[in-house]
Amino acid sequence: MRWKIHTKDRVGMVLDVLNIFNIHEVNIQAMEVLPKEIFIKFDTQPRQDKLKKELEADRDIEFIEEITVLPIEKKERQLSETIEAVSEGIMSIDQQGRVNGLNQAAQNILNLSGENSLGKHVSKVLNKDVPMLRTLRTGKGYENKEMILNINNSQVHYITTGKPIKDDYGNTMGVVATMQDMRQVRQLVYSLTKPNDITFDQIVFNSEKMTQRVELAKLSARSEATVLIQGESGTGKELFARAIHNYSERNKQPFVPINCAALPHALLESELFGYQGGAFTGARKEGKQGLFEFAKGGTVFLDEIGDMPMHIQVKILRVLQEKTIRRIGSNHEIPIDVRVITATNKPLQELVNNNKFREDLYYRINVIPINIPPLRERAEDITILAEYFLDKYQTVMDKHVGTFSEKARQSLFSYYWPGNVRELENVIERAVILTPINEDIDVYALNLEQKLSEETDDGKTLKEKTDAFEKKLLLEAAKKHQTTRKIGNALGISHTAVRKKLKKHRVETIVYKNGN
Ligand SMILES: Nc1ncnc2c1ncn2[C@@H]1O[C@H](COP(=O)(O)OP(=O)(O)OP(=O)(O)O)[C@@H](O)[C@H]1O
Repeated sequence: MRWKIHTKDRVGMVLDVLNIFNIHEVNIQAMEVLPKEIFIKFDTQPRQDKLKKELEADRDIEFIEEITVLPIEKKERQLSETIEAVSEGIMSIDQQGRVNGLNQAAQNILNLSGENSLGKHVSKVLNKDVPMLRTLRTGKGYENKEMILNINNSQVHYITTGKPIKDDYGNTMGVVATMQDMRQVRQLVYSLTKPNDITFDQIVFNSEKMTQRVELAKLSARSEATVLIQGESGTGKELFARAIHNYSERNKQPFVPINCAALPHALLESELFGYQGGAFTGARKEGKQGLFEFAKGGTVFLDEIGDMPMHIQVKILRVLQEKTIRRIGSNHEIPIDVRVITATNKPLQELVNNNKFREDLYYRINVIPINIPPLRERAEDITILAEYFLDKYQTVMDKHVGTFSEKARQSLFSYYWPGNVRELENVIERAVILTPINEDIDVYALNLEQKLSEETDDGKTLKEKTDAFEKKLLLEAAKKHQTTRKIGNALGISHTAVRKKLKKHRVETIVYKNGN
């Protein structure tokens, strides 16, 4: 039973009310006092009317009202509902280290039930090394600590921040900690840093060669087989890998790319497989989850796999064969559920022949090979890609330019494109910047002839370099001379040889447009 007693505001009022309750031997459960209002929660009485009458007989008591909750109870309920509504886990302990609060999110993150935890010492519920206990001793809070604990036979991984609860004298009366599941944190970081909505619609092409590759990639997305995407730098390997992931049944789970060439070997290993606490000097005490574990249910994209050191190749083979990993420094096998897509711009078969890449791994990753041809071998894609990027950068820059001038189009065709689609994209982006509003893109804005003479692509074979040089000479001669015969004379070859070479480099239009 709860009453709100409206009184006059005088000294000793509360004592008088308590005396009357005392005379009637009523057990008071809770009491709150505000100016002119006393709120009392007490055990229900058989002779309540008598008690009420006696209180009302006091001339300083104005009237008594029955209520359903005390103001403090209302606040408490609002607070606990708020605590239950937030997505972060919240746990609190009292001065003795006993758990006195644990919301549903914390129970989920920690794999615990409130019933089995409340009232117990936190060292028994979690671990004796939890930072909450340090805060209880020192009165100092902590921020964003990564924790990996074994609770009820399963591993929990979360980030936690804790603060001491202090009384008016600065004594620590307890600690409250918030926690976030590590997987959610990573997914958040991941979704913020990399949009993962690449679909096959964003792969632009016109050529038969690319049509075949895209069809094969779509088929591969429907299976779980390992895909090996090979192609020169900038041909769109990562684009393909992302599109395959998004077309597959794993598309609601993470796509985790890792560039095997960009990380130092020691770091690559721990990034991929994680490590057990104390595995090496500098390792975090709690250990660390690797990307294979993090990608659970999703796809790991091993880019530049040709640069992967041999000792890690062995471990990747195990992942593919046994679908388990071992963290560095641990003997414990952790089952993993990921699909692996790999890519390289190195000739893997050659690396195998030279004992630089494991043969068994090569066959294991090469279940579905997708070879993306360089842009110069699919000239039919140049126009559609150039127009696609032209649209893209006009939108990005909010600037309207016209179309490509005829000469600009020709130079797009005749260029060698050592940097493939990435280079084409950069060239068009720069051209949109350089071209005045509403004017057509001219050959000067593309600046490709200049690029051709500056090109020092050392990764190219002799044949590729010779071809590029031949094409350059051919184009220079074609600019000066209008007929295949005159070009032939200038270059010291027959006019039929000129025709063949123009065809080979797909630049016939330059000469034939002039009426030859
Ligand atoms: N067919 C295509 N359609 C649209 N954009 C493309 C296409 N191919 C490549 N691109 C774009 O070109 C750029 C390079 O592509 P991507 O990074 O996928 O190439 P890569 O082969 O993985 O390169 P690297 O080997 O250097 O990592 C990206 O901006 C990508 O969006």
